[in-house]
Amino acid sequence: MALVRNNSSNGREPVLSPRSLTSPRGLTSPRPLSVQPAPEPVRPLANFPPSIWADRFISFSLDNSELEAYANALEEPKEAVRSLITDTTIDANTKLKLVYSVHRLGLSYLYTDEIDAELNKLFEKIDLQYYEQVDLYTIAVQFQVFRHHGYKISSDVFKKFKDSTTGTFTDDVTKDVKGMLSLYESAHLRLHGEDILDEALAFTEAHLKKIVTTLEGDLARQVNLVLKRPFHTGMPMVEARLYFITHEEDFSSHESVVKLAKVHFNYLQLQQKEELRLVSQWWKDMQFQQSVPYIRDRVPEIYLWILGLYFEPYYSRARIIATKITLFLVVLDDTYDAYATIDEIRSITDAINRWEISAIDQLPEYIKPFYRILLNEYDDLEKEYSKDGRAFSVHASKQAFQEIARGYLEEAEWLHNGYVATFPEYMKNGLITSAYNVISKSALVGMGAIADEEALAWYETHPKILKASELISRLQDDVMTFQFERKRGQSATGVDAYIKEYNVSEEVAIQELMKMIENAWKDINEGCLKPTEVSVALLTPILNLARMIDVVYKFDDGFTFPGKTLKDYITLLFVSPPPSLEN
Ligand SMILES: CC(C)=CCC/C(C)=C/CC/C(C)=C/COP(=O)(O)OP(=O)(O)O
Ligand SMILES: [Mg+2]
Ligand SMILES: [Mg+2]
Ligand SMILES: [Mg+2]
Repeated sequence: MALVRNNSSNGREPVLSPRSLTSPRGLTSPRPLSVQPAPEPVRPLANFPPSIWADRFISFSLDNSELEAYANALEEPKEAVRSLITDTTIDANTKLKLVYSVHRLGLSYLYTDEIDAELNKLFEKIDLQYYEQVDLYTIAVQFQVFRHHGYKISSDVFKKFKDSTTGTFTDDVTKDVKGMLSLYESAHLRLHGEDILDEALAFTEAHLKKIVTTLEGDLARQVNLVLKRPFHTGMPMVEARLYFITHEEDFSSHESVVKLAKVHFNYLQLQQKEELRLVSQWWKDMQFQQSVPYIRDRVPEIYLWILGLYFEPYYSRARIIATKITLFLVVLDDTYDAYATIDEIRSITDAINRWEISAIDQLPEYIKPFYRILLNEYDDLEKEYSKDGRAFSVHASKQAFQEIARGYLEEAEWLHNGYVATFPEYMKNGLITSAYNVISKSALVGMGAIADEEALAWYETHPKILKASELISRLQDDVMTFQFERKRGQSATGVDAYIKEYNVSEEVAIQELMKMIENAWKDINEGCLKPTEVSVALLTPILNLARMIDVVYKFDDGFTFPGKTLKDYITLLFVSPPPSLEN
């Protein structure tokens, strides 16, 4: 770790240090020899690992006729699947399994109304007696279908699998691997007070772990995958690809579903590779690598993050906008945490609050290009969206960006003063620095008509589901990044604030924060139940933001060190060929 710091304080004091160690490359302007260069301050450098992708995605070249051919090829199977979903001759169980597979394959957005109409009918007719007669797998799949689509089916459907004398799940359950697997998936949809699902989660997880090495074939693959990450906390695009590969038996009898899924994957991959090319080219053209070489260079990773929010083809523009703004956040966060001095941080925050190009003069040289690009991008967005009366969404994103800069400054001031915040104080600021308010508002900009002023007003009420997603982001990040950050002298993390507030060990603090995360997931699950406060299209990105935190931070700091999960996901989605249409 190249932490260059002053013993007497927290590394923000301007003291002399060798220029070669600390100055941003290529940014010193030539000076006359007679003038002494200003002493270079101590900087809390992090030596982040470089990008693992370099320019790899820039060379992609989209063949529009190929994209069009896939779009045309989608039509026939799409209509065939619609007919299946609405077919009145299909029995309820088969229908629900079909809807389950369609959802897991990432196709339900094509049939929102039809699926809702079908589920409405089936949910009205739900007969708890029926669940007394059927097996665990069938019940768990039906439970998931209803909950995935916001129907509050009771978790009592699982009661019969518990032994009334011991109060635990029966031995029979442990013999039914498929049933256990589905119960494990179901348990992640739990709400507050659903003790049976809390128990089911612990029980199935322990048993699945015990037997996984004894399994073979698809079942072994399914259990291995679910133990790593259940569908509900995964990235929808990736989960769809994995489901297609490992759960063929669920949907292979419906030829149209297989065909639709294949064409859909091919179509989406082309579109997404083009989007990734576009943002990669933009990043290169803006020369961030030259002006701010100390930051984490993570364009494909951030694009993946945003793709995690929504993958529907019609959100293409929205993804590009949200990716650029999130990349700005990476620049800002790393500048504040791993480069700037406290005086520079104050001046950058002030300039971002002023938001006018004349403020550029007060900034250190290295951040001037960023500031100019930031203002230009937002200006362009404002012009673009003023035309159809949507500039309000650009303004909201900008305000949230200013707010996070102030939040980052607050952390830096704490650090500068050697102050560890109280836990409530930390969390108040931490929900802001979770970045999920800025990202979710920026995600609205390109979403079109559904993200109207009413939707934004709902966001402005800081609804429970958004708070929960922010909390998950803030605390899961803290749990996985605090050690690396501490080594660089940063102490503004939830872990440190919790330890100080409650005088507990690090281990206990982490356990408690993980409990808070678990509870926040229950808030999210409740917020997705009907009647929802806003449309599902507006809620889903918030749910998906929480999911992306699990993807990136479940096992380690997958963003700073993106060589594991994120590399695998990027490879799967943008490098490996999608399923072939031939067989
Ligand atoms: C906080 C969080 C998980 C945000 C997710 C949203 C996001 C992609 C924000 C951009 C900045 C970023 C990658 C922060 C995470 O790193 P970090 O650990 O350096 O963030 P920190 O300085 O806020 O702890
Ligand atoms: Mg940081
Ligand atoms: Mg930070
Ligand atoms: Mg962190």
